[in-house]
Amino acid sequence: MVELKNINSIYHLNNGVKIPCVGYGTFRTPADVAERAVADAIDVGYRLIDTATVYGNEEAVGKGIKDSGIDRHRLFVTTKLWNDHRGYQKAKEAIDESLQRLQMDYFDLYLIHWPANQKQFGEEAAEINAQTWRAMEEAYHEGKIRALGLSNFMPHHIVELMKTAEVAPAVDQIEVHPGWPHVEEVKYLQAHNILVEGWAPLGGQGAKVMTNETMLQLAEKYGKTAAQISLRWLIQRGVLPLPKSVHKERMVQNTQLFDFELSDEDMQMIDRLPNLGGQCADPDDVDF
Ligand SMILES: NC(=O)C1=CN([C@@H]2O[C@H](COP(=O)(O)OP(=O)(O)OC[C@H]3O[C@@H](n4cnc5c(N)ncnc54)[C@H](OP(=O)(O)O)[C@@H]3O)[C@@H](O)[C@H]2O)C=CC1
Ligand SMILES: O=C1CO[C@H](CO)[C@@H](O)[C@@H]1O
Repeated sequence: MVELKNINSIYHLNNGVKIPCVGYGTFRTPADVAERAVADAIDVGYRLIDTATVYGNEEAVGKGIKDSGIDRHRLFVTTKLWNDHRGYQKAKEAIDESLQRLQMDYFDLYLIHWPANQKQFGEEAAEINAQTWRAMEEAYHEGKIRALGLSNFMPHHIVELMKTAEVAPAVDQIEVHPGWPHVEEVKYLQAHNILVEGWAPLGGQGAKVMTNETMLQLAEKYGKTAAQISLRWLIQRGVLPLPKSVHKERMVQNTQLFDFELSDEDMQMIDRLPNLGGQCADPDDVDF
């Protein structure tokens, strides 16, 4: 068990690359806000920044990183390949285009945002994911990406990918928050030495996590906010949370997670919460 003291305590990915244990999310942060928000996030201490091509803010995120004045090598930057760039050739283009938009010459982590699925692609789904991965492996060997990963891949997608992959995925970013624990998937990923990143760790925009009665009671008990209880629950499960906020005081609040510990009983009480706004029921059923 790694001892975590603050948001920049590190995990080692399965290829040895170091990653901070809490990151900063940028979904729904519009481009005209993202530059300032990312600079603020870095100012309050975040070093892991999570964006994606589909968020439409890569360029602004890149500018915010430059504005922060922090050396690029002290940051951990993640972006993701969107669904319209699956396949070998398009994936190669997507990587270079994202590098340009973010104004950098490498990513610390690059993810396939969603698996090509059977519903949309039938028999070809696995081959499409394999070809996308092959392009990412080339970029990895060329030094454009320090670690390769997945997002919204369930164990069966990973089993399929591993039939052809030469580089094992280091990360899988999936939805994890109270009321959406993804128990079996987290167990599988951790058993296979794939770090789990939790998206929507506060339940996402407008979710019920932060107003849930049990969460509020626990907040009161520990002298914390429901947001902090939620993030701490992920951390104690070995899941790396990626909270998003455009408000500096909330950015700070979402880092103050290391001066308390949830008891086993309270962890289990959160484990048992009913669905509090889970968004991704089945990645094989989405058609975007
Ligand atoms: N791989 C994938 O498919 C996905 C990845 N992600 C990644 O995960 C990140 C986090 O997920 P996201 O959907 O943004 O949701 P989060 O669970 O991080 O919740 C964000 C919402 O909570 C609010 N908030 C943040 N901090 C607090 C606080 N301390 N108290 C009260 N409210 C708070 C924010 O509002 P405000 O900004 O106004 O403070 C925003 O409305 C994303 O930003 C993205 O990087 C997200 C979805 C899917
Ligand atoms: O990261 C995410 C948020 O935005 C996307 C679409 O708008 C989602 O599909 C995705 O999971």
